Amino acid sequence: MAIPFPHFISSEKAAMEAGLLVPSSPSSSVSVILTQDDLKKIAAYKAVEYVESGMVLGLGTGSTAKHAVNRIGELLQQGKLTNIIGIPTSTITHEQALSLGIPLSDLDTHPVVDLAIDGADEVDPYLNLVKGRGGSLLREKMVEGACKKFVCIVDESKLVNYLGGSGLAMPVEVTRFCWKYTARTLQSLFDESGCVAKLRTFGCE
Ligand SMILES: O=C[C@H](O)[C@H](O)[C@H](O)COP(=O)(O)O
Repeated sequence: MAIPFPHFISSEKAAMEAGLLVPSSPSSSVSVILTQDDLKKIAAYKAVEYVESGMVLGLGTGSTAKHAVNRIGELLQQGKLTNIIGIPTSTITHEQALSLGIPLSDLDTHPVVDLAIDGADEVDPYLNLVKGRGGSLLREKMVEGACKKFVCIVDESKLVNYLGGSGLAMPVEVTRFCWKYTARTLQSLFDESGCVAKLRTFGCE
């Protein structure tokens, strides 16, 4: 089940927690322009508040999840979190987590994931998601499908009236075996709407 988080982006407190704003004296007025990446960072830091010591964590992939993984690493280094085990959803997140000293495992060893944190590409009004446009769809589905709780971090640019509403590519992960056949088959399902199946040749795995 997904629950939308209350809108907190205008909160000065959240910006301070993410290190984007320094406390000012009560008499001075605060004026700060936050970039989209700053907003992602604030949202990611908020998501990490759900993390508790001893948890097995699904570590997401993408420009938003990256901030959450950094924050988890930071809290571990500060000793504010202990005994965390991360299960990365891509090789790039694996590398990032390793560099931060986050102990890692996999679903074979830890089949139950307490909490997963990740971003999304689209969110409809019913909180259905498109994920995987960054190229790590299969691992995300496996890790996030195994979690007890999933915190999905999105900014307003991801909100759509219906899935596909962004008009951007709909990610479908296929096996290498006869991928051209699969591409043709997929495209034939949506020929009338003019969809074209294209092989993605870059991104996370
Ligand atoms: O495969 C990539 C993942 O599904 C990402 O979580 C998704 O693409 C969102 O990425 P970003 O936070 O960079 O917008």
